[in-house]
Amino acid sequence: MDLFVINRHGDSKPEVTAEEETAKLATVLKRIERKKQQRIRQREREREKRQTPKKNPKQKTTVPKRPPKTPEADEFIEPQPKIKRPPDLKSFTILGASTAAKKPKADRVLPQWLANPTVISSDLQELTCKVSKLKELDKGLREQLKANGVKYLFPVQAEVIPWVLQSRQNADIMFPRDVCVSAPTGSGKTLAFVLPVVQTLKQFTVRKIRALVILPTQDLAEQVFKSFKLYTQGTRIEVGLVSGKQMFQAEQKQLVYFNECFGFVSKIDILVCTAGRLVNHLKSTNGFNLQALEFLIIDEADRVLESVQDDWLYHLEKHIYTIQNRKVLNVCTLQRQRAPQKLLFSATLTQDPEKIEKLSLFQPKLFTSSVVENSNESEEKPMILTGKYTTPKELTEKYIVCSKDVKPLVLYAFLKRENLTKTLVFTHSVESAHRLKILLKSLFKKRLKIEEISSNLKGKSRDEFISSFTKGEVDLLICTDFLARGIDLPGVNCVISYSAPKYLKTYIHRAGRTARAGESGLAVTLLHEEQVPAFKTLLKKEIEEVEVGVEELEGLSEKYKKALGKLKEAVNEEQKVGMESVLSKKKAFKKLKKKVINSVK
Ligand SMILES: Nc1ncnc2c1ncn2[C@@H]1O[C@H](COP(=O)(O)OP(=O)(O)OP(=O)(O)O)[C@@H](O)[C@H]1O
Repeated sequence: MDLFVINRHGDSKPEVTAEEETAKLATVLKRIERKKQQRIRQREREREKRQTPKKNPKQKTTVPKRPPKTPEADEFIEPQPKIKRPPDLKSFTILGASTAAKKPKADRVLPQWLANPTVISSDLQELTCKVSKLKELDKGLREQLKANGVKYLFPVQAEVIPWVLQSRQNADIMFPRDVCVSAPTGSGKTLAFVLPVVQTLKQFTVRKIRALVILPTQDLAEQVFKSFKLYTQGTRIEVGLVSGKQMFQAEQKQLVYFNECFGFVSKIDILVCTAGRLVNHLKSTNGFNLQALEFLIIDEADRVLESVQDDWLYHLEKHIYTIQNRKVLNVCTLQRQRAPQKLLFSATLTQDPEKIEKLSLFQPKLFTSSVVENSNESEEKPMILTGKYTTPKELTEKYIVCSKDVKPLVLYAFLKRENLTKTLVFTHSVESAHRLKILLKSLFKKRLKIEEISSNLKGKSRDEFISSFTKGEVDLLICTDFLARGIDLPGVNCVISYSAPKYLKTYIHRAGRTARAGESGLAVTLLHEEQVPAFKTLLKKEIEEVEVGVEELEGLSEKYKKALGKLKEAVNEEQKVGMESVLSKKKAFKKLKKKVINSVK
């Protein structure tokens, strides 16, 4: 019976006396007062800081040392009145008593599949897997690869393609395991899923959507769609794209048609889409059916999983697992219940089991190139731990420290000195990209062709700018982070982060637009003095600092002043034009309203 006794505070002796209660209350009040004083002092310090004039950045500043702890500072830390426990109750939790004892820190235990990955080499210089020797791939695909100039497979392809194909061999009896792949930017992840999917779907004769590929943006969806198109040439496999670039009705026509005999029939086998557009079709396209899905591929998986766009995962799951025929033990019913094999890809794949849990992966298999070896010498075999993300080996990383007011000038001086072309410059906002373009254009005059590209730009002009940048007709493309992920622009020489990246993932993806497919590339980040420590902590490694000296900037001050003047004029002009167009639209609307009212009368 003792086991079921709840020991309540107060049940057995030590009763809290009125004095103890008041003492406790006094401590709490003192603590609140102390916090208040701390906040006031902090605010005063910040105000003082703001009021003191800025020092020359070159001048060394001495950081004031923290004053040693005075008894005054400690005066509020009073010992709490402890409730005495009778010796026989020590092992019991007394409700209401202070639980001051610290809990021991729990070790992070990864699930088996995360702790035992297959390690992929990130070396793209010494390739060993010849396409002609990869017997798991069928002849048609091997020939297609050769025709596209691919002689050797990259490490991620050499590991993942045979594994996925093998996992499909007994797919009718055993569910194939799901796959997660984390490999650096530009290491060839796209072909690692395109080839096994195409080869597997070749065996099916009835047309149904059997592979669904989800991507975070329109441009990426189009890129992957083109890859599938290339490798399905000469087969009966049809690929579709729904990303919002086309009108909704046009997309619907591309997906299904109605047949008197069979009802709704799918027109495609593989569907490449963005999450938002997928949900629209799940809700509104008659006959859109994903119940024969064999593959669910999520590229840039961490980004797609972060996106809560229309709650895509909920709608997709609901659609896949809805059983129209409710007769249990019917073969059709059982078959419909089968989950598709999920393939997740990213250069920054989340290793947070909680996030991945959302996808209910089935016995997942992890392929990763970001590993750290446990250098504990006492252990016989070094343990391999999945580490943070890796950058391509061919990438050179540097940073420049400059003050805010001369940042565009420093960028100009650096670009001029290094004679850089085919360079991407990342800014944090559309306005910032626009202003930087105007400034650089008036600084460089006609020596460099500079364009800006942002999500504000509509599809066609965006494609045009991207294509002329790829051809080398545009030297400098100023952009926002919408271009940071996944886009494959061949031959980018340099990536400049004009605005410092806030997150490591942002940095990795921006920098990953260069040094792709084994080519070399340079990533430069412009930082203000106070951003340097945080940036170094973010990268967790030392990178080289490049100097742009004062003497380089001095001769440019007049030019810079003129460029700033031109920028002001241009911005004012744009604002005027914008206002005028808003006013004229308002006028037109008023006129229309009057007309409608009159016609009703
Ligand atoms: N085996 C190969 N041999 C030569 N080039 C290849 C090979 N595989 C892929 N490539 C090329 O490498 C480039 C990068 O490939 P891909 O876009 O698949 O990289 P990724 O790993 O998906 O990059 P990101 O993480 O940035 O999306 C592409 O231009 C592609 O054509």
